[in-house]
Amino acid sequence: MVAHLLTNACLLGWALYLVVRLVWKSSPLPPGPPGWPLIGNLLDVRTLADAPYKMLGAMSSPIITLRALGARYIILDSSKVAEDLLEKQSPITSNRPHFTLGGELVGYNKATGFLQYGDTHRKHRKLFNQHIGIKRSLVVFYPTVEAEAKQFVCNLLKNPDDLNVHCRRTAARCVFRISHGYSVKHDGDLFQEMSNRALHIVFTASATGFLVDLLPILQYLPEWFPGCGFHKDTKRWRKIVDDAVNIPHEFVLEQLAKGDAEPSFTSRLLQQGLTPEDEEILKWASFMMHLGASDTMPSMLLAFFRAMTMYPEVQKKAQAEVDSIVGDDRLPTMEDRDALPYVNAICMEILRWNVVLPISGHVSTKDIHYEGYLIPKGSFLLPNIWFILSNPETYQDPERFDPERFLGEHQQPDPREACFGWGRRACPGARLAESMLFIYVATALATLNVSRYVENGVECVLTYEFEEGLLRRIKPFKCRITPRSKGDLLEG
Ligand code: HEM
Repeated sequence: MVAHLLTNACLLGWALYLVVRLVWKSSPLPPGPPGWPLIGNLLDVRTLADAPYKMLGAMSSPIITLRALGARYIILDSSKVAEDLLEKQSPITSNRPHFTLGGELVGYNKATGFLQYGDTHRKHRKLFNQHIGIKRSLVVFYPTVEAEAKQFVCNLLKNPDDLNVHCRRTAARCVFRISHGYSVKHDGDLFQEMSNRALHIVFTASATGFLVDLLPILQYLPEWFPGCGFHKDTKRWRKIVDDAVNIPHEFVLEQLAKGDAEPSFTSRLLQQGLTPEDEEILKWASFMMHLGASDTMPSMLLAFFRAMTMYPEVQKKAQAEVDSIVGDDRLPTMEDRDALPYVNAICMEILRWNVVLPISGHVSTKDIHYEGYLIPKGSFLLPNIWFILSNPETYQDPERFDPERFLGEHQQPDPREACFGWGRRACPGARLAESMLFIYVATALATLNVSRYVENGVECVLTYEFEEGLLRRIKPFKCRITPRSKGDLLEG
C-alpha cells in the first residue's frame, strides 16, 4: 500500500515537473528581426560588430534577439532592461564570451575584462574597488592627474596641431604613473611601446580568432594544417603580451627594493605583501588599466575639444565659471569640483555625447525568465549603451552637445548610470576616469581658447561625426588652440 502511494506521488511529482519545464521552456525568445535561411541574422550581427549604432533602436521592443550560427545575441535597448538583467540578476549575467585565440592562446583570459566570472574575477574587482574605486584611496593620485593635465596643456600649446597625438600620449602617461609609478620619458619609450603593441594585439587577435573561436579544435592541430597558420602569430603575440604584463611589474619591484618607488596601484599593493597567486592577479589588473583607458580617455579629451570648437557659447560660459571660482593665480584642482557645476555638466555631456564603447558583452550562465520571455543559458547579453544615451525620448535633440540638460529643474538622466555599464562587470575605472576628465577639462578651460581652424582664410565647420567600428572613435579634426591670459601659470 505504502509502496503504491509512493509510486503514485513520484509519478505525480514527475508529471508536474514536466509541465513546469514545458511551460518554462515554451516561453518565447525576445522578438527580433527576421533572419535569412541558414545564416539567420548573421548580417545584422556583422553590422552590430562594425557599426553597432547603425542598427540599434531599429525595433520598437527594448529587448531584441538576433540569431546566427547557433548563438543568441540579446540586445538590451533600455536602461531599465539593462539594469533588470545585468544589475538585479548579476550573479547569472556577469560572465564574458570565451575567446580561444585572444584569450587562451595569447593570454588575455587573465586580464580583468576577459576573465570568466568567478573567484579570480572577484579578486581583480576587489583590488580595483579598494585602490581606485573609493575616493579615500583615489585622492592619492589627484596630484599626479593635476600635474599631467598641466603638462598636457603645455605640450599642446607648443604644438597645437598635434591634438590627437597629445591626447593619446597624456592618457598613457597618466595611467602609467597611476598603475606602476612609471614616468613615460619620450616618444618611443620602451614601456609605452610594449603596452601599445600588447593592446593592439587584443584587437587583431579577436578579429583573426573568429575561426578558432568557432572551431576550438583548431588550436590542437599543427601549424601546417590548413587554417592553423595563426599558431605562428600566437607565440609571438603571447610573448609581447607577457612582456607588457611582467616588465613594468618588475620595474616596480626594483624601485621598491631601492626604496625609490612612486606611490602607485602596484606599489601600494605589493607593499601589503601578496601571495604569488595574488601577485599574478595584480600584474594583470595593472595591465588592464591600460587597456581600459587607452581608447576611452583620449577619445573623451578629443570630444571635449570638438565640442568646444562646435559650441563656443558653452566654452565661454564654462570659462566664466572657472575664472570666478579659481581666480587667475592658480590652476583648478579636484578640490574645486563641487563648486563648478557647469564644468561638471560638460563632463557628463561628454560621457553621453561621445560613447566610445557603444556596446558591451556579457554571457548568461542560467536560463532567465524575463517579462514573459526566455533568455536561455549561454546567450550573449549586449547592453546597447549608445542607443540608451542617444534615445531622443530620453535626451532631447541627442546630437546636440548641451550641458544644460543636466542642470536646473527638469534634468535628463545622468549618463554615468549607463556609459560605464551595469552590474558586476561595470567599469571599475569609472571614478578614476571621471576625475581625470574633470581635471583635464577644467585645466584646459582655464588656460586655453579653442576655436574653429582657419584654412586659406576660411573657417572649418565641424559636425557631429564619428568613425565606424566596435569602438566609436572621434574622426580626426582640426581646431585652433591658443593660450588664455593664464598661460604664465604653465611655466615652471
Ligand atoms: C570615460 C572613460 C571610460 C569609459 C566610458 C569606460 C566604459 C567601460 C565599459 C562600458 C565597460 C564594460 C562594462 C560591462 O561589460 O558591462 C568597461 C569595462 C572596464 N573598464 Fe572602463 N571605461 C572608461 C575608463 C576606464 C579606465 C580609466 C580604466 C582604468 C582603470 C577602466 C578599466 C576597465 C576595466 C578593468 C573593465 C573591465 C571590467 C570587468 O570586466 O570586470 N576603464 N569600461
